[in-house]
Amino acid sequence: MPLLLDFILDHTVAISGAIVALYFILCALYQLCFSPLSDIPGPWYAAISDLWLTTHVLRLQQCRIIDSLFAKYGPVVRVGPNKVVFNDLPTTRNVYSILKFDKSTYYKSLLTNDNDHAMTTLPHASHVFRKKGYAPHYTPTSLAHFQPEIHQSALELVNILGGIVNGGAIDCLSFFRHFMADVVSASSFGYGIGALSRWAVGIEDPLVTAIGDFPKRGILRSAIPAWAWKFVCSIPNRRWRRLCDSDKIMSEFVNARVYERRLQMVSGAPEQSDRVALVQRLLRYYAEVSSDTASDRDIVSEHMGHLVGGCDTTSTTLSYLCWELSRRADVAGKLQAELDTVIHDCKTLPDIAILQNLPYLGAFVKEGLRLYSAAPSLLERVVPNSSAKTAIPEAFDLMGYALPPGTLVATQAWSAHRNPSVFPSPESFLPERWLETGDNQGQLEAMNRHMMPFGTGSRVCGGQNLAQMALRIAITAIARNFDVVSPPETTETSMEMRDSFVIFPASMTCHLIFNPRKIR
Ligand code: HEM
Repeated sequence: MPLLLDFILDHTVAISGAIVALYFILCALYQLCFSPLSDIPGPWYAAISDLWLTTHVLRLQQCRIIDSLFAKYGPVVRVGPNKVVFNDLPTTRNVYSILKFDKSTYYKSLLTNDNDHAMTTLPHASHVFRKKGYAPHYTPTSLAHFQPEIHQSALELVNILGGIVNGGAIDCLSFFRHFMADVVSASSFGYGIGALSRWAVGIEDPLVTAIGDFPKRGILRSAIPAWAWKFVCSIPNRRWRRLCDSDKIMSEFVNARVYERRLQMVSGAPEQSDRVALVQRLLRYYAEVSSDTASDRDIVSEHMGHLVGGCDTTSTTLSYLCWELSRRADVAGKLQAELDTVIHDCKTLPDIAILQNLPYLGAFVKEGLRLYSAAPSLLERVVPNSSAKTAIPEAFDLMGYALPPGTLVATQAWSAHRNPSVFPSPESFLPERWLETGDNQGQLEAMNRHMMPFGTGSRVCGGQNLAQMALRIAITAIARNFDVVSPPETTETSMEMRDSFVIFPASMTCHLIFNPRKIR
């Protein structure tokens, strides 16, 4: 006995190491051979640990790697000990639209003001309450009242681009983010914030910087332990502090707008009955359902969610669309020819009803949303516990595999939009694929069924009508008035997509030159 004790004491490190190694081997064996998910195809190293997928998340290449797994293993792949991804239309409908699984905790990295908003509310039931508050604002009829402000901002784009001397290149990502900050703020608070005008004279807009910084802050925040966050934020570097404070900068801005509108309401200032800004709608909604002023916090977070969800997504899409105009003279020519038939003077933009009926403009924007979906990543959901109410059995049958409650399941637009049997030459930008030819009805229906740039089902993008409107109006204003050219620094390599829930170019910039067209 003393001998055994001596041996243990002499080899403590080695024995501890062996125990830890044995533990990991047993865990790996369990995941590979005995877990309820062990029959699902996929790389063995993904099945035993989340580490492998995390490395691809960090390399900002998750969408591509998941897509390559579908090509290798088929439409259902196990990508983690507890995570299964699928690429199948009926299953997508089942999970997101029919059974409406709750979101996973991944979304908590997008909390604003340390509080939930519609996008981060995980359970389906509480989400319904939030959605009821904001959804009426984004109907086409309600948004039509904000068209004058969107036109004004689009014409400002034209003015600013027209005033750039010597054909200098601008960074479209930043330029369009400022445009979208004006658009979203007009619809949210009733007026634009002059972000584009400030951009034009080189003044940094702290709100727009904060909107751009917020997703990066979210990633950092989820990677750094809560106790260390305060310390990390106190690093004395101005730019760094701005990034850490992006949540605070946005919340102070929105708080002031909410306070301002509340004052107007209590002072009895007359309200317009048809042109209702989102802030007014939310104040009314929360006042009806709760007398608690704590609901102001929910209103502020909701607005912040829309600024974050709406600005970068739409500006990235606009940037990629302009890049396509710069390298595809054939596409630019067709679009300009169509726009020239409805725009006769560079200072007036047609009503959205006219733009919605232009086939080539529609095809161009749709192809952009397909190939350059701004949020094409896995939309994670959780298999719920069985319940008589949701009629979900003990295990969820995913294409023949029984998944226990708690399993994470997800699909991604990246793959749905690149299915070669639905979208021939999926990596090519071909607006023509969306044009009606008289005998392609079946093909168009199949393509439409596979499109999910705005997500799908009960958690589909709340602002998709606003995004569609802003995209059409901005592209019309630009393509009608400018020929877009790429400077040498903007290349296939610099524009290669990277993803971290949303996409962005590898160089994090999109420099383009806008040369005025020789028409009035
Ligand atoms: C091209 C532009 C846009 C794209 C590609 C896009 C994409 C998406 C996607 C994929 C989702 C679903 C996320 C999920 O299921 O987990 C989503 C949700 C959402 N988006 Fe967008 N979005 C865009 C523009 C906008 C705009 C302009 C706004 C508002 C100003 C907005 C507000 C929202 C909101 C509030 C949600 C959460 C919906 C809910 O759960 O109720 N988005 N978006």
